[in-house]
Amino acid sequence: MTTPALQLSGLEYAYRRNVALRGVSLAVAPGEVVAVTGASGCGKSTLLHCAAGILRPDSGTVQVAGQDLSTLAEQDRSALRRTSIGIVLQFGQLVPDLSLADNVALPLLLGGAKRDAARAAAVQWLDRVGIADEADAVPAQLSGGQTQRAAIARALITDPSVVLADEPTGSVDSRAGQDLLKVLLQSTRDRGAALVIVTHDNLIAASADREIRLRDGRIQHEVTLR
Ligand SMILES: Nc1ncnc2c1ncn2[C@@H]1O[C@H](COP(=O)(O)OP(=O)(O)OP(=O)(O)O)[C@@H](O)[C@H]1O
Repeated sequence: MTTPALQLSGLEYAYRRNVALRGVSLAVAPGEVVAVTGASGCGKSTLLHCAAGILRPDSGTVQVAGQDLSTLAEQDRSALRRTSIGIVLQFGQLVPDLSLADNVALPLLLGGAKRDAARAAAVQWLDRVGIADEADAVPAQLSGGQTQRAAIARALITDPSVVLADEPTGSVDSRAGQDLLKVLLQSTRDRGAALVIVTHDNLIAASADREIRLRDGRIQHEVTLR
């Protein structure tokens, strides 16, 4: 079997006494799309944040391309997160004072790329997600759908092997949501990246290869869709 792009093993996490994850294991293959669903509060975002290395699990491990995040030194962990994991959150979380091109270029600049090269790559990505004309606009001048397209471009610009999306279409109407989903699926599938999408939306879940349903911090069931 090929090494999973992302492997979560026995993840447990509690916010003080509020237990959010009670032993979740999941392996996602390169190129696979997994939807994580379940009722509000079941632990979906916590799972995603542990996978992204934003939260450190109380126990269990997160492996990205075979590397265990917890055993890496801080600097190596940051580098692995920056280069191998792309994150898209519900409201894009763009930097308000920066243009779209600068927002999208940011992961490359943080990795030490030259400004001109990073900006050129950012403009290419903005074109790929259909908003090249907005390269010099700041986020407040854009619609929710455009902001999310930029967030997708920013997540993918480093060519990550794992893309994690938390309700990426949750802030836009259903038509814009479908368009965004297409952009996200296409840009991850094209590159063979693994995609994990947290969603409440059945249509989005139905576009995945597999659906993992959480309940009370555990996997309640799992359905292979294609
Ligand atoms: N920062 C926090 N402090 C304390 N408890 C938290 C915090 N974040 C989440 N929780 C709790 O952890 C549990 C899991 O929350 P989580 O946000 O992971 O669920 P979710 O399935 O993503 O919910 P939603 O669909 O509403 O976003 C819930 O009981 C929630 O109240």
